[in-house]
Amino acid sequence: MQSWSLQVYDVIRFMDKHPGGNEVLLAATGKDATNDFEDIGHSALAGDTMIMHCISEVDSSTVPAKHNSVPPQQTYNADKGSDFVIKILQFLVPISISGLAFTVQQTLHQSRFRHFLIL
Ligand code: HEM
Repeated sequence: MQSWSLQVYDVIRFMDKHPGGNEVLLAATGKDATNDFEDIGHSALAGDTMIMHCISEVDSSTVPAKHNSVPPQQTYNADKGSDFVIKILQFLVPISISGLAFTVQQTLHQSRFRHFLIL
């Protein structure tokens, strides 16, 4: 079987800076990502940036061509109702506080306490 040398890149610190987003990088981890990288038609700048993240080299015969691992599945969130309640509260709480402040202001405006303060 023919083998060649593959550069290994640690992209953990580059994930959030990658102009193509972190999901495509994640999808290309743990395998030979040469075709993924070249299919995009990355610029020379991308090639230069890449060098900074190179940490090692491995023999290609030891690397799977495709992902062998199954990414963790997101757990089903059965409590969708509480999201709805939180969204409603995000509107209701500020409106209630504004209403309360307005009522207090009006009450003070009409009360004798206010006249006492002015005099
Ligand atoms: C360390 C490895 C990588 C580096 C340093 C890198 C760097 C970059 C840079 C600088 C750009 C901006 C466009 C350009 O200058 O070419 C870019 C765009 C992009 N990259 Fe990467 N990249 C890496 C790996 C990958 C891989 C493995 C994939 C795909 C699986 C990928 C997919 C993309 C995509 C989809 C875009 C957006 C292209 C567009 O909007 O036209 N990149 N990358």
